[in-house]
Amino acid sequence: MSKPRDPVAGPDSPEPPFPIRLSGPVIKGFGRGSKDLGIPTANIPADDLSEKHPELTTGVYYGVVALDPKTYHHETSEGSTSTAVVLPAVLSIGYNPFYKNTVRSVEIHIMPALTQPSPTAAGQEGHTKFNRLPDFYKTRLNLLILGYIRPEFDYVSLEALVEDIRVDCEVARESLLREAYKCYIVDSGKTSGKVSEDRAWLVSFD
Ligand SMILES: Cc1cc2nc3c(=O)[nH]c(=O)nc-3n(C[C@H](O)[C@H](O)[C@H](O)COP(=O)(O)O)c2cc1C
Ligand SMILES: Nc1ncnc2c1ncn2[C@@H]1O[C@H](COP(=O)(O)OP(=O)(O)O)[C@@H](O)[C@H]1O
Ligand SMILES: [Mg+2]
Repeated sequence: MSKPRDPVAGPDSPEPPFPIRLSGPVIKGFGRGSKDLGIPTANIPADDLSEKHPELTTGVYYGVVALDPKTYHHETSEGSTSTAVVLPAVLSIGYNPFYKNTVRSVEIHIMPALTQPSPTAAGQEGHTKFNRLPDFYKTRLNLLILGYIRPEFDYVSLEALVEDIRVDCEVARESLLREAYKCYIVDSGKTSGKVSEDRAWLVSFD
């Protein structure tokens, strides 16, 4: 039995090099996320990252995303909105050692709003149902990476990989619920200059 993982990752507020801004159109991956794992991941090109942050190690990270509302219509109780909605995310940057990819990919799993119950919480009945939205291929996605969780691993089984990603979702959620991270999702009106700037960038799609 492996030892339990820490419930949160990273310091109490983002420290350099975070937040890291990444942006790109959602592209096709290998089609394994949903089909093999039951975990959809929006893939975006990795070129931008290699250019601007060559030092960033491969691994699993958490952050916040926004989708271009011109092509992605987010339904709320008030109907669809024209402003981008900011949602929590967990992502993997690397070569997916379990699948032995030869090219580096950036794959983002978008989680439900922090105000909603977590579908990946421990002790749920049956097997975990990860968050699923209507497809949004080709939509522009803006991402702020806020913290690092762990390196990428190879696994003895698909089930072991899925279970670790489930825990990643919970670690990301708990980490983002901290005040200095939550302010990137929920605009409390009290946010400082740099946070407001990053948040404004996140929801801007020209
Ligand atoms: C939070 C998260 C953590 C991941 N960790 C690993 C990992 O440790 N090892 C690995 O081989 N793949 C990891 N993956 C990648 C999955 O294997 C990948 O999402 C899957 O291969 C789907 O790829 P596709 O988008 O090309 O279909 C992770 C994915 C996510 C979203
Ligand atoms: N919660 C979600 N997070 C990320 N992508 C999602 C989510 N729900 C649905 N999707 C859609 O599923 C696609 C990813 O599915 P996936 O099986 O990983 O395919 P691919 O290998 O083409 O990336 C995304 O591009 C997006 O359109
Ligand atoms: Mg994917």
